[in-house]
Amino acid sequence: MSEAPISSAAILGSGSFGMAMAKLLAPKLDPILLVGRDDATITAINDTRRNPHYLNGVELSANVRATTRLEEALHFPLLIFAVPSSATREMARRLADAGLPRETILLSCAKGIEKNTGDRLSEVIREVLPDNPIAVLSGPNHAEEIATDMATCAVIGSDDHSLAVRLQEIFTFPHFRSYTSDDLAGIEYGGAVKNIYAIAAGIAHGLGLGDNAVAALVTRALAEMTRLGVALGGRMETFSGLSGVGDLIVTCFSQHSRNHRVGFALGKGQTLEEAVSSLGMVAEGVPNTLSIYEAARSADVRTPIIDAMYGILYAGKSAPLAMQELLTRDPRPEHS
Ligand SMILES: NC(=O)C1=CN([C@@H]2O[C@H](COP(=O)(O)OP(=O)(O)OC[C@H]3O[C@@H](n4cnc5c(N)ncnc54)[C@H](O)[C@@H]3O)[C@@H](O)[C@H]2O)C=CC1
Ligand SMILES: O=C(CO)COP(=O)(O)O
Repeated sequence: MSEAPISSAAILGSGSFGMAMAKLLAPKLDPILLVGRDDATITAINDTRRNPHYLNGVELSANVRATTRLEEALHFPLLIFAVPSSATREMARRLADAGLPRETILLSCAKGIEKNTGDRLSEVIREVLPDNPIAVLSGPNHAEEIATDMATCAVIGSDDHSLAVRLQEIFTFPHFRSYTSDDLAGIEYGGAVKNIYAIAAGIAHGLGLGDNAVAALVTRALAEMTRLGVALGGRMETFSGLSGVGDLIVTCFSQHSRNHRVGFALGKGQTLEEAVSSLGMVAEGVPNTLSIYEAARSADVRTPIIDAMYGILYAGKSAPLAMQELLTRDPRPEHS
């Protein structure tokens, strides 16, 4: 792999996280290309430096240019995937068809696993673009806070340590600290599974269950996430890191979490369709509940919280009943 300095980047996806990445990286990378799919939005970003639909209060600097033409991204050394998980394979295929150079670095930031295959997103990208260097970025990273220069940390995972270190150098700012890891499975499963627990916490808040109940739920969610994630190939310590408990905490308690907002609306009695359509943004926990429920069954792992969420989202179970059933399961030791 070429060790040339990474001085510019293209960001695929001009929604909340794409905007946040453009804002974060603009002081260090020049130029930055923001690739979206809606002509009117792209024109508005170039004319006003703002996205009328996502993080509208955030002004991008002059070195960020937006386009709908994915081919323009082929000339950049680093491509940052900031589209929903459901769009990752399509995006990788379009890049492959367009002749993406094999040395282009691909950084996956979406949090989910692929719906029909159960594959992690770095695996999806690797399958379509087998020769490109690949890394993932995850952690407690709400776009709204990153885009307004509020402090946080992230973990950058890659099988190639030198690539992780090169990306760490880029993702280092006074308000943004990054760590490296080689546990892609742990990072990606943590990022996907926490979305489901954020919906669960939102439901608990919406039902008015109280702070004790939500803390208990999130604690048991961490145990479940670790048990499942290890069975699927992640390392235990990763789930107590930024992409595990770090992201779990922020999405279960932050006002910014879209998954939490969907759960809160469900707890208040809205249907899933109402909750998702009033959100108007991606809530990965909705498709993730289906795909991770299936992955847990294939791996034969006990996942009572994910099962409860599957019941609410996909099997017509009422939220109060599912929460009651969680509490009244057979007694067991805390650690087993
Ligand atoms: N918003 C956040 O705070 C964070 C989001 N993420 C992850 O980043 C990913 C993207 O999330 P957001 O930007 O927040 O979502 P969003 O709903 O704000 O924006 C999604 C963007 O992707 C575009 N898009 C959707 N389907 C597409 C397709 N098939 N092809 C091309 N573009 C498509 C949409 O037009 C929109 O611009 C998700 O996996 C999310 O979990 C990760 C960290 C934080
Ligand atoms: O992953 C996130 C923050 O780290 C974003 O979570 P939501 O998709 O629930 O908003």
